[in-house]
Amino acid sequence: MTLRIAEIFGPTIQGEGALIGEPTVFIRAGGCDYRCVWCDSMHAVDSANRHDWHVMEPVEVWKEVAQLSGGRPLTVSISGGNPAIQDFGPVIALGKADGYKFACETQGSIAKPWFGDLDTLVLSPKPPSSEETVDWAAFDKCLSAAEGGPEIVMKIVIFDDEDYAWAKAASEKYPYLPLYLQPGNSEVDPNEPVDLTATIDRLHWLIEKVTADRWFTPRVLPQLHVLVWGNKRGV
Ligand SMILES: C[S@@+](CC[C@H](N)C(=O)[O-])C[C@H]1O[C@@H](n2cnc3c(N)ncnc32)[C@H](O)[C@@H]1O
Ligand SMILES: Nc1nc2[nH]cc(C(=O)O)c2c(=O)[nH]1
Ligand code: SF4
Ligand SMILES: [Mg+2]
Repeated sequence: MTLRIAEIFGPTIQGEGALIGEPTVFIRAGGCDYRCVWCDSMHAVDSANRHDWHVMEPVEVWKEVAQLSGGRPLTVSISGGNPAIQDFGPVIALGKADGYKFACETQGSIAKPWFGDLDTLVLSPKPPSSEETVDWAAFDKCLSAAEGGPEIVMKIVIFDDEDYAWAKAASEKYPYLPLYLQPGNSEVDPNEPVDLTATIDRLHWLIEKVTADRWFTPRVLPQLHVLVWGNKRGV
């Protein structure tokens, strides 16, 4: 079975969430069942870009990862788009045989059996500002598919007060999932420089909210890659 791949890049560092700072090669799948208004990866979402995606066999994907990493095992993060549209089981099997670890970033709208083969599953349900609506039954199916396998964490992007209240409710629904909050980036044009002061201000705002509330459950993190490289692609 071939895979639709928007890009494979790295090694870089994981810029977000539980594995922040970890040396990582990214596999970005093409295609998504969501259209978050603020998506920072539309080149991998909008099917208008599908002519730039690569149709690859799992072995070809694996060859590229192995080449980028010099054959030295590290963590591979499968993101997108929504990688759960496709079957990454064969790629994970090839990589695990070589001693690599796997993480996956998905919104939790589609469950796949290969979630059970991951080391880390990052579920990132979308708050109201995305203009998408979470199907919690589908999200629960993702949790079941991963049961007994990877560490499962939840990462929620926060743009405003409504998102913040929504994240709190989501955390109460899944108190056993480690929670990571990241401020939303409203400047996602890869050709425009990022306003670092504004980026830090949004982080500052979120930290103030959480601490003023005495809400000690989540970890609040910036997008480290945005601080270092702005919205540049392939880092
Ligand atoms: C591009 S998505 C791809 C994986 C999957 N579709 C998902 O949304 O989880 C990877 C991560 O980037 C986050 N993200 C996307 N656009 C963002 C933005 N403008 N600001 C902050 N985080 C963003 C998503 O919420 C998700 O956690
Ligand atoms: N360095 C880096 N870290 C990331 N964490 C999540 C990313 C993504 O777009 O899924 C991402 C990305 O594109 N680059
Ligand atoms: S679910 Fe992820 S990839 Fe899809 S549109 Fe939303 S942020 Fe972008
Ligand atoms: Mg990103």
